[in-house]
Amino acid sequence: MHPDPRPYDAVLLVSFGGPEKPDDVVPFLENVTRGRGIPKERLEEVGRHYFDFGGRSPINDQNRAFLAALREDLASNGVDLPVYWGNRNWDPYLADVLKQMTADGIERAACFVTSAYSSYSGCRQYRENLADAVGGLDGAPRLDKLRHYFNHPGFVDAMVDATLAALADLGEGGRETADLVFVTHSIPTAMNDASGPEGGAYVAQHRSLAEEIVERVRLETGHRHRHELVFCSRSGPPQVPWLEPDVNDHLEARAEAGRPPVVVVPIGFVSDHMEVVYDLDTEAAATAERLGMRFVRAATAGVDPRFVRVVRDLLLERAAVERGEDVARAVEGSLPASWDVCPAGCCPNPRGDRPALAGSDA
Ligand SMILES: CC1=C(CCC(=O)O)c2cc3nc(cc4[nH]c(cc5[nH]c(cc1n2)c(C)c5CCC(=O)O)c(CCC(=O)O)c4C)C(CCC(=O)O)=C3C
Ligand SMILES: [Fe+2]
Repeated sequence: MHPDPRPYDAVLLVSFGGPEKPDDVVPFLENVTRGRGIPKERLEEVGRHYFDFGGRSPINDQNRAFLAALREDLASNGVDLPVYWGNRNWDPYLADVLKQMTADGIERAACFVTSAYSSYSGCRQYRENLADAVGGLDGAPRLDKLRHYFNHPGFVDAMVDATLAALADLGEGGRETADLVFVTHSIPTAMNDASGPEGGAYVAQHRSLAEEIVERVRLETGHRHRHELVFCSRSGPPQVPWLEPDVNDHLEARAEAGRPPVVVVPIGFVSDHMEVVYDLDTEAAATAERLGMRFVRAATAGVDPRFVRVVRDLLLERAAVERGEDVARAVEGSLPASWDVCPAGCCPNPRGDRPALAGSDA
């Protein structure tokens, strides 16, 4: 049977964007931080991370690879829809891709955001960006956002196998005593408290995925590993509380508790973003080395075919919902499948209300 994507006639990959050459770094950082009160010292530090990597973030290349894999997955499975890509902070900008989609006569697109969790930064801010991008465009397509996928089997399975592979890399005598250190992007504690329909969704969703990985690893290996959810990439003024502990502080504490080998699992990042290659592979790896701890970083989902397929599954699931059909929603772990349409007021903008698409308050 041919899968039915109606009423959708396009898919839009929505991402963050990153610089591609040294001259891009400062304007990119200005785009990201406009009006957000990030201290100048923090900006200079983050700018150095990008310059150390030749002024090029890995994120756009990761998205190009994901796009190619997604087009292949859809075409191979009889889903004949164009796939577009637009970013919040760098070329190709969402405003430009929406112009193109409008010119191409697209009427209704399903949006897949490269952030798996609920928070203002990872969800509503993208919905605001979509509203900005269609603003003033005559005949722009209707945009729906596909549900959060932190607990979709395609993402979970990819992260379970990445964790098992990293444990295997430690070999005999490391593997069994290793800690699993789950890492995600820190956000202000107030942003976490306000995330999702009832608050606290950002941390709750990460904990649910971390627990699921720990249990699936136990089923595979017979070991229930010690584990922790920790954070990286804190920014903002020092007096504003952000989620802790920082991954480096956590490693220090574990060194005092006996220096176990660590497998760092970047569940907060769907591919090798700058936070992964700098904050984890460079900085946290150096911390572990200084402390004399073995350190292996698990792979991100990237272009794992099971993760690429999540887009197709969610597209077809949502298409069926929009046609009024009953659907079974694939999900793993302790939390139910997320809502299709964000409830009014969820993940509020800390700087005040702005128009946002794809929610019940749209
Ligand atoms: C939750 C979350 C995600 C995950 C969800 C998602 O993917 O969206 C994410 C992703 C990313 N964040 C990124 C880069 C940056 N984030 C910054 C600043 C901030 N991030 C925040 C949160 C998040 N950020 C917050 C609350 C701030 C404070 C300022 C503000 O309220 O906006 C800054 C400013 C400098 C700094 O202080 O770090 C930069 C450069 C990149 C690109 C990486 C690359 O180039 O590969 C990506 C994928
Ligand atoms: Fe960020």
